[in-house]
Amino acid sequence: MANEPEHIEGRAETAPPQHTTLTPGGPVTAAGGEVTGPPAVRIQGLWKKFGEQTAVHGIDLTLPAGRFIGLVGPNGAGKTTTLSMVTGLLRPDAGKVEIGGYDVWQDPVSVKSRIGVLPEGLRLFERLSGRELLGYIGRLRGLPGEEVDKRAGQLLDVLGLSGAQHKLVVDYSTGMRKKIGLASALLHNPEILFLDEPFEGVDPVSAQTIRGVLERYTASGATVIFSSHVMELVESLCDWVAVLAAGRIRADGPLAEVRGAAPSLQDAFLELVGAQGRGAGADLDWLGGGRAR
Ligand SMILES: Nc1ncnc2c1ncn2[C@@H]1O[C@H](COP(=O)(O)OP(=O)(O)OP(=O)(O)O)[C@@H](O)[C@H]1O
Repeated sequence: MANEPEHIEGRAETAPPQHTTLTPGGPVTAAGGEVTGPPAVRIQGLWKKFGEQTAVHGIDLTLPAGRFIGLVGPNGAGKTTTLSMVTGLLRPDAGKVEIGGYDVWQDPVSVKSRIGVLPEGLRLFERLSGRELLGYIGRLRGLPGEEVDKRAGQLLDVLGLSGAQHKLVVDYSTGMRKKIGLASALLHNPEILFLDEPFEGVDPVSAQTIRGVLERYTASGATVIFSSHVMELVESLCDWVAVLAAGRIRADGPLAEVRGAAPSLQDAFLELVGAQGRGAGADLDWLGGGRAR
């Protein structure tokens, strides 16, 4: 078990990190294409309790820059709680998170200008149209109006939302909300994109579109960190994986390393979270609507 949490100190004066080599628009890429500089995310001793329940148990985790990273775990594993703390949406009980070398709680402006976030339960400005939402968010991010309009138009087009751009967000479907949320998170061209279950409620055609956008984004050296339960998806998209169960990291590293000798990530995952051999429904001897009652 990890050590007991030490309490977070009060917010210190903003100080530039000592070792950052990230540049606006993405991490530094060396001649060989290798991404240099600080990791995308460094988490040390992260804890979160809700009442008596510990949701996140002293996590230590380093996620490299320039990768497509999957954070996987069963329901209630602590993925959303972890992502919320990492992106500055939820204050941890203890621990430290750095993004690109900047402390999330001591230097939130530097961090937030470098990241894009698609949070769980996406709260959007419902009474704006999709187009207005992007216009508003782009200007909040400090982009010039013309640039915002150009990028908004392109994102709406690529994500298949052009036809619904003047519709109020409150009238968007679940999948359309994910897509407009993704467009909002990408608009300022962040270095690191955090996505909580980006493919949940998204149809296969839209999922393919989102994949294409994310693959293009990471090809430039940017980092995607997303949570998912869908192992096939993680296996086909990610080159780095972290497995979380009961608030603890069970494995992390390059996909091939985490998968090990298992035939698939799904098998490796079931073994890591201790779910193998659990008889699905073995105790439900009453269940079987097709049989005589
Ligand atoms: N605001 C809250 N108040 C109380 N308990 C919470 C709160 N948020 C999360 N929890 C608890 O913390 C644990 C981790 O939840 P979390 O939402 O982080 O898991 P998750 O891995 O994202 O799950 P899922 O895959 O089902 O979305 C769960 O047991 C959950 O009930």
